[in-house]
Amino acid sequence: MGKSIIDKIWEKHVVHREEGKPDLMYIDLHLVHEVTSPQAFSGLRMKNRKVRRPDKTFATVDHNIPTDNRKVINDPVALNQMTTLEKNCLEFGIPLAGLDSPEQGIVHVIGPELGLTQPGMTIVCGDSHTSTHGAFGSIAFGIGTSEVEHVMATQTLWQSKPKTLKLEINGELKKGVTAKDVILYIIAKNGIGFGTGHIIEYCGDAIAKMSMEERMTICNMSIEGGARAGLVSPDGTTFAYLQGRKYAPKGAEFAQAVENWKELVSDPDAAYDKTIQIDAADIAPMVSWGTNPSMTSKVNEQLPKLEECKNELEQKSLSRALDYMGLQEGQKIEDIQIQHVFIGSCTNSRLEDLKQAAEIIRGKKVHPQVRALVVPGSQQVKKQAEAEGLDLIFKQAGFEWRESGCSMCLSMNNDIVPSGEHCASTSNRNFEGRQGSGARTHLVSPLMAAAAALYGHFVDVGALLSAETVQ
Ligand SMILES: CC(C)[C@H](C(=O)O)[C@@H](O)C(=O)O
Ligand code: SF4
Repeated sequence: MGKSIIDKIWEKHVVHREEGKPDLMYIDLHLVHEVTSPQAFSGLRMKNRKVRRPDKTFATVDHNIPTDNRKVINDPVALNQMTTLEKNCLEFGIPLAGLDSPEQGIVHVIGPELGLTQPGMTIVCGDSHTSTHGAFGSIAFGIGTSEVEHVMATQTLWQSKPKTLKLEINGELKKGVTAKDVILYIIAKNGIGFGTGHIIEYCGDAIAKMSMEERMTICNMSIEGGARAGLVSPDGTTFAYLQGRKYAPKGAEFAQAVENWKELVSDPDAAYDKTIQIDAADIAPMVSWGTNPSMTSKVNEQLPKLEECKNELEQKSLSRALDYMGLQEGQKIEDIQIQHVFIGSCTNSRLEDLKQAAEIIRGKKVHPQVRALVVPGSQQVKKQAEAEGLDLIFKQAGFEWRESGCSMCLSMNNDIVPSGEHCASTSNRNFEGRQGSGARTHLVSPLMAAAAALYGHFVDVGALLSAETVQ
């Protein structure tokens, strides 16, 4: 029986294995941010321990920094966490992309961008969306604060090997359908628990055709389907993306690395614990209307009705979600009115995402009832976007153009959606209160968010783009 890429990477990283215990795994890259690291550093200090491999550790600030005026930080908690991270990195010798660094950004945007994230690695971070890095053919997952301390002290982690899930997507995506719609569709169809206990390998010709940015969007939300991690086998697209990046191997070393990375593919007869097949042609532009990412429908559909629920539990959860969201059963998705638009987060804040949104926005104006924000994922994304004039397109349309950070993805900073208001958001979580107490989040692609900003409600972006091509 052959091996999957997941088995291959896992086996290579087992340092110690004992019957009935989790494996002790070697960790190649440890990413750190301000929210989940303070206790870990305190733990080290108390036990008088060092960080074992500061050269395999990299830190940045992203969650609670302001994205409007970075010079003034009013929130004492944010200020404290940032200065604490700075002090800790200095004391323990860890490289830090701090607030004034041109490399600062959301941890899951800068890892790939700097070439820190590479195929075949084990990557961890005290953050659930570490799964993003799996797009490069690495096993990447979020860990808790006590595990952060363990990795800092030993560069290893105790982990039971998850099961494997092959998720194959073949066929052509329709116009207006993006990677975000693909992952929202997968979660809507299979539920928020379909990946529980598994690492997903995304494959098939629809994935092979995708850019690294698109693959990152898909892997990012693996966790929203319950999975431990998600990955894509590295290929020519991966190698081309990595070439020339700051921390990627250079020259002959790069060529040698590519030779090694090419071996990171699943054997044709590899066994998986579970398999799911998706036809790309079935996917449409998606909009979440509820309070978990599986409560999502195609833009041209209507919200479900209570009488259609399979059982009482489902009915209760639908009723509660509709109530929180202030929506009616059976209502048309296109009729949902939007007051806020957020283009950003580790799911969709890379240059390609901003370009897509800008194409829709160009020469148009944000609807008067809408407040719209673009928050680039990193300082590098911001700089590249500005070099291409994207900032002007957004600003002229009436968008706010911000500094990089997690921003409105979660209510840990100044960017909050007021209670009862609706936000079309390119982020990954729509739980109650995620964007602010009482805030109503709709998860969408950058294309859909851009269209919602212009119209004040959701529209079929596929039809919109087709109409624009015809003109
Ligand atoms: C703050 C952090 C621990 C959290 C996570 O782990 O995902 C955050 O990034 C999120 O998206 O909710
Ligand atoms: S952008 Fe959102 S999902 Fe991503 S790390 Fe930040 S808070 Fe978490």
